[in-house]
Amino acid sequence: MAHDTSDALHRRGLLFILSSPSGAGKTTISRMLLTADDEIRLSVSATTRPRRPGEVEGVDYHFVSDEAFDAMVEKDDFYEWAEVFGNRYGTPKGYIRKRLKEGDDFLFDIDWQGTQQLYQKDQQDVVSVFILPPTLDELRRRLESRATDSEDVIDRRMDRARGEISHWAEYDYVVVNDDVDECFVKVREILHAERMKRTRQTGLIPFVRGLMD
Ligand SMILES: Nc1nc2c(ncn2[C@@H]2O[C@H](COP(=O)(O)OP(=O)(O)O)[C@@H](O)[C@H]2O)c(=O)[nH]1
Ligand SMILES: Nc1ncnc2c1ncn2[C@@H]1O[C@H](COP(=O)(O)OP(=O)(O)O)[C@@H](O)[C@H]1O
Repeated sequence: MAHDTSDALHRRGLLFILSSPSGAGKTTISRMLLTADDEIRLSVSATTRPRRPGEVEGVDYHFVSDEAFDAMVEKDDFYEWAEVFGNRYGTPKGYIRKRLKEGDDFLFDIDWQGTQQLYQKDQQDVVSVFILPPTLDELRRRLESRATDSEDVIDRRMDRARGEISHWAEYDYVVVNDDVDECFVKVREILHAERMKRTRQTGLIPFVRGLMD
């Protein structure tokens, strides 16, 4: 892990949230970030939504039945959960808390409801980024080009887009995803800068003490 290398000080891990209206590109940006940066790992959510072609169990989501989701809620297995488009999505507690202390960062592809819940639980470690589409016409075009949803579902996602966009001001950062490579660079810069925040660098006090001795 890079935070163990000699030139990096120990730091707290981040809960790095990417949200956007459906189709604006958060899955694309998430995958680019996970490929480019080996200090961050995806928090894999559980969902009752059916698997899309190309999605892999345990990698993109844990695909579970309604009954299994109910059981997880009952056992208090979720950090947070929410209903989106008639399906339920939740962040399993799993090993996240422990790994954060050790300095691992987690990427969350969750909606505004989940973001609010994570802020309530762990304000100092959360960094949130909202991704906007350049226009609503382009948003529809992207949903259609993804070719994973019926026209009906796309209409419903477009109906919800305005509601989701209305939460933009609850986020720390807002990035417009016009050119995907430019958007990715901006998101990566946010992550890099947030890692350097003084309060997150728990190794600073012994380091500075050592400098002064
Ligand atoms: N609160 C919450 N939202 C989630 C979670 N996992 C996914 N979501 C959100 O659920 C919404 C629908 O996700 P999905 O069905 O994969 O469609 P997408 O919008 O095309 O990514 C998106 O806004 C996701 O960010 C989770 O664990 N908790
Ligand atoms: N900047 C962009 N320009 C053009 N197409 C894009 C851009 N970003 C993402 N896409 C495409 O738009 C579609 C929706 O993106 P996706 O990442 O699945 O969105 P989300 O996860 O927000 O629902 C995908 O087919 C993706 O390849």
